[in-house]
Amino acid sequence: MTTHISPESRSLLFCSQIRELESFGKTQQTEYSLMQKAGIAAARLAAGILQEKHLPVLIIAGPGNNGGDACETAARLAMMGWHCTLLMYGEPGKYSEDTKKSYTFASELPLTLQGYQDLSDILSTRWALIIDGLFGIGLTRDMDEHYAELINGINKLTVRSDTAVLALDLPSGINPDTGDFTNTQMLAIRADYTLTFIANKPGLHTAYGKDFAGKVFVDDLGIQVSKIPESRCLLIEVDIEADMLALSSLRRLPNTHKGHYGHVLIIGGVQGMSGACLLAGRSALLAGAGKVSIGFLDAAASFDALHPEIMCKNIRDFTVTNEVLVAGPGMGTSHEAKKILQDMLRKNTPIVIDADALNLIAAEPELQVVLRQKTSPVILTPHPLEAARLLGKSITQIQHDRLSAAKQLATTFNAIVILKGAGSIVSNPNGDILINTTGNPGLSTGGTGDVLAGLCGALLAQGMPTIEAAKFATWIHGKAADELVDSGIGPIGLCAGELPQAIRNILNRLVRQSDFPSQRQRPV
Ligand SMILES: NC(=O)C1=CN([C@@H]2O[C@H](COP(=O)(O)OP(=O)(O)OC[C@H]3O[C@@H](n4cnc5c(N)ncnc54)[C@H](O)[C@@H]3O)[C@@H](O)[C@H]2O)[C@H](O)CC1
Ligand SMILES: [K+]
Repeated sequence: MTTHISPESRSLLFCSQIRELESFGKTQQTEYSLMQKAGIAAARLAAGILQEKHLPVLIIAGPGNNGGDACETAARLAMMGWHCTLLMYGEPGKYSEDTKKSYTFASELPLTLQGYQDLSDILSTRWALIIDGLFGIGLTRDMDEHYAELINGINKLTVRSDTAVLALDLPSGINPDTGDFTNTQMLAIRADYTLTFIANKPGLHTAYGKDFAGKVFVDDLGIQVSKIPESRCLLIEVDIEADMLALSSLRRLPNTHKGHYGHVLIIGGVQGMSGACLLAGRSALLAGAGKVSIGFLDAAASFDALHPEIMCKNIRDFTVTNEVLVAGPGMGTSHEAKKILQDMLRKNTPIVIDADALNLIAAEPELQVVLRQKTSPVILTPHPLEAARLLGKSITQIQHDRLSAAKQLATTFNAIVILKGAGSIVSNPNGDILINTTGNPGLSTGGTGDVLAGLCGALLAQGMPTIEAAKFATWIHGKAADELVDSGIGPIGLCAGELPQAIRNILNRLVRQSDFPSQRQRPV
C-alpha cells in the first residue's frame, strides 16, 4: 500500500476529476479500501502533529463518507492508544456501506462515542487535537442549525486555545474547486492542517480556502499514478532544476551592457499619485532592468532622489520604440489618460497593464478592441475590484470563483492575467492555470501592486517568456513579503517600498543557484 504524504503535490484536480478517480479506486482490488487508507494516513499525520503524546482527541464524523474517514481515523488512533471521543452526526442506518463498516470498526474499539444533542461538554473540554470529518467534497447545501452550532463552537474554542485542528480532505464548508464557502452562512471549520485525499485541490489554496485549510498535506490513497489526469491547474513552486530554462534568461554574461537587459517605461503618475510610478520604477530597477524611465502624465519629478538612475520625463516627451511598458500606476482615468493608453496599446511592444489602465479599459470598449488585437506580450494585473469592472461583475462574483474569473479575463482579453489576492491566480488564455503559494497579509497595503507590475516589466525586459515572467513575478513578490515577515518586518507595517530590495535578493539567489550546478537546491 502506498500511503505517502507529500506537502508538495502541485497538481490540482477539480471535484469531478476526484470523483472519477474515486470510482476507479474502488474497483482496484487492494488489501485496504480507500476509506481505510484515508484513516490510516490521517491517524499517522495526527500522531505526528501530537508528537506521539497520548492526549485527548475529538474526532467529528459527519453523515457522508467524510464521516467514514473520521470513524476510520478514530479507530486507528484508539488502537494506537489515544483517548478518542468520536462525535457522531448522521444516522448509522443511512450510512454508505464503507462508512457503516468504518463505524462498526470504531464502535468496537475503546473510544467514547457521543451523539451531537448536547455539545456543552465537548465545547468545554481542552482537546489536544480536533479532527474534522464533518463534510468533504459532497457538501452542497447550507448548514442545518446543529452543524452551524458545532462549527461556530469549534472555531470559538480553537481561536482561544492551543488546540490544533486537522481537516480530513478539506475544511468542512469550503468548496474544493473554488475556495469559497459552500454555504451562504459563510461557515467552515478553521483548520491548522488539512490532509486531502486522492489529489490536491485548488480550493485549498485560494480565497477562503487559503485561510481555513492551514498547512496542506496530500495522500493519493494509492491510486495508480497512470490514472491521474494531467492537470491544467498547478501550484506555483519555483524549482531550480525544473525552472532552469526560465531562470537562464536572467543570467548575465561578461560581455554585455545595459542594452541587453531591456528598458522599462512606467506610464502614469498624475498629480498626487506619482508615488505609484516611483514604486513601480524602483521595483523594475532592482529587479534588473537595464534602464528604467518614468513617463509622468502631469509635471514630472525632475529625478527620483532615492534612485537617481531612473529617468523621469513627461510622457509626451518620450518616443516609444522597443521599451517594455508598464501602464497604469497612478495614471488616473481622465480623457487624456485614455488617449495616452490608446497610443501605448497600439505600439508593438510588451505591456504590463495595471491599476487605472485596467479601469480605463473596463470603461472604454474602444480600448478593449485595441487590447484584443495586440500581438505583442500582454500581462494584466487586476485585483478583484479591477477584475470585477473588467468583466462587468461584482467583487463577490469574482471571489466566488477566482479561477473561472481569471480564466475568463485571459480569454476575453487574450492576455496573461494575474488575479491578485490570497492565492493569486495566473491564467493563460490557453486555459492553463497556476495558483501562487507565497505571500502573506503584509501585502495588503498600498503600493504593493505597483511593485508587482514593475517586477513583471523587468522580467519581460530581461527576456523571460511572458507566462514565465508572470509566474516568477507573482511567486517572487510573495516570497519577498514572506522573507520580510520572517525577519520581523511585517506583516504589520510592511511597506511596499521595502519589497524591491527583498526581490533583488531573491532574484540573485535564484540565478546563483541555477548557475552553479554544485549549488543547486530547492529555494525554500
Ligand atoms: N467514496 C470513497 O470511497 C471515499 C470517500 N472519501 C471521502 O468522502 C468524501 C465525500 O463523501 P460524500 O459522502 O460524497 O460527501 P460528504 O462526506 O462531504 O458529505 C455529504 C453528505 O452529507 C449530506 N449533506 C450535504 N450537505 C448537507 C447539509 N447541509 N446538511 C446535512 N447533510 C448534508 C449529503 O447528502 C451526503 O450524505 C470525500 O470528501 C472524502 O473525505 C475518501 O476520500 C475515501 C474514499
Ligand atoms: K472535513
